Amino acid sequence: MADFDSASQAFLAWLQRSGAEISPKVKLADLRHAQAGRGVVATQDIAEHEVLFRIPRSAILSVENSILSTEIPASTFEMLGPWLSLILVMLYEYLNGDASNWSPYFSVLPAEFNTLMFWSEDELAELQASAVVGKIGKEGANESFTKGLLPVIKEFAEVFFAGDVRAKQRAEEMRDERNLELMHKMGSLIMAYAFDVEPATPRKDVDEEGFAEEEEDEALPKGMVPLADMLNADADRNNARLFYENHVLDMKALKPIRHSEEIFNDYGPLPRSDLLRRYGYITDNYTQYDVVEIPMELVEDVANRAGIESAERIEYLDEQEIVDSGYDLTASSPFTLQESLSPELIILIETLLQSQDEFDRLKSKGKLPKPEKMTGDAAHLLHEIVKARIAQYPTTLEDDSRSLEAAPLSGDADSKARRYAMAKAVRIGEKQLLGQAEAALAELKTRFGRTSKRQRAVDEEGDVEMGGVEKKQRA
Ligand SMILES: C[S@@+](CC[C@H](N)C(=O)[O-])C[C@H]1O[C@@H](n2cnc3c(N)ncnc32)[C@H](O)[C@@H]1O
Repeated sequence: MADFDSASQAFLAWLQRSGAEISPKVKLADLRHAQAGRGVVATQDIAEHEVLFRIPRSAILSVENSILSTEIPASTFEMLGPWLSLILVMLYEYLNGDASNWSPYFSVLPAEFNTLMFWSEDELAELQASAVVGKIGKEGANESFTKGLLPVIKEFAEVFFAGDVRAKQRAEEMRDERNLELMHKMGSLIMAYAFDVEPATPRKDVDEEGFAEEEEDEALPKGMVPLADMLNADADRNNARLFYENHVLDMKALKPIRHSEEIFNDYGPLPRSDLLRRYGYITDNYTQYDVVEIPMELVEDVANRAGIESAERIEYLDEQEIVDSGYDLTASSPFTLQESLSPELIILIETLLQSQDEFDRLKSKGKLPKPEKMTGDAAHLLHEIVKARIAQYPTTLEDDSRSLEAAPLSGDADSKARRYAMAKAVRIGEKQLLGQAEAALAELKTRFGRTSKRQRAVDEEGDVEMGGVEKKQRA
């Protein structure tokens, strides 16, 4: 407790020495009792738009601010890209220990993570058939470290380990397991803590008519913004945001905040699976953004088993940019197929089911079936696909609910039991969504049972139409 508090105090003192201004209406709080590490809490009522704290740009841990960027050519950082460049700089500053300007900052950053990158095989197995397991990217990251970072560290060993007679040897040792682990930790810190830092003066491009346009798509440099990254998040409980000014970054209240309320940032509308992957925690408030992926491979398998020849159709759909590695089934409340099914998945299924004549006509015009209405055959095939997806999970929703009830999400923040419970909650969410889709499709099939098979889904009230299916905004 004493270490934790003294690290917080030393960090705040360093930040103030670095020119930060912190409102007396907020404090850095110990939220370990709620498994939330540190967080920022209001100590008085705060009005909308009030500045909670102001961080000078010079205090950001970034490539631009680290002396490493004056010693290593800019072209090297350009070659590495924003992600690996920041990992390199963070490694350099971290390994510099007390000599680094950011040493008190590193003391409040975690050294252990609950993000999926650090889960063991048995813990990951608890996620069962969740598509998130395939998105962790540990091998890819290892490859970028060994092929991207290590050669740079070796080339600039004398800079990276300046003043150390063993510089060359230390650069070689960066290949060791524990140093690769350190690179993963820096990467995980960036994933859960870093901000995309808007430049002081946005780069403007002038178009033909002389109007300046902001380059919105350009990747912004990443930076670790002290204190701003001590804000936790809980979906729509977001009440503060970082504003990028010329010399400072201002964290401002987005709404009135009452005494003792926590100040929350916005990590985006992430499904719990992705929240676990990127941030290593989940809360019930994120259930509204849950997603289950229907893999393309499964669609093809089920279609092939139903005797549908898919190769030519898929080739055409690929040209039309409809083919993806998977399609999201998103949460909706109340659940409707209209809101939850991906329009691209409906287009895919409808195209697979067309007669050769229909398909040839469509292809000659460069068109696609409309996703707003679903045919009975499509409802049937989709139902089979959803049932096959459910079968990919080795336990049922009922099994999982019972076992989560027996060992609920609580207790020690770093325990295996907690990871098991979080994984169970994620797979339960996915199974619930699949169950809702399965029931809705079964119902739709029954309605179609009363009409001819290829008839469009329009009943008297028109309520089987897939009208206005818009893909939900995802992070
Ligand atoms: C940007 S940091 C926030 C500061 C962090 N609590 C700390 O002590 O360093 C993000 C991390 O905070 C934790 N976190 C954020 N929001 C949380 C919440 N609502 N409940 C539990 N943990 C949370 C997660 O570990 C996440 O990876």
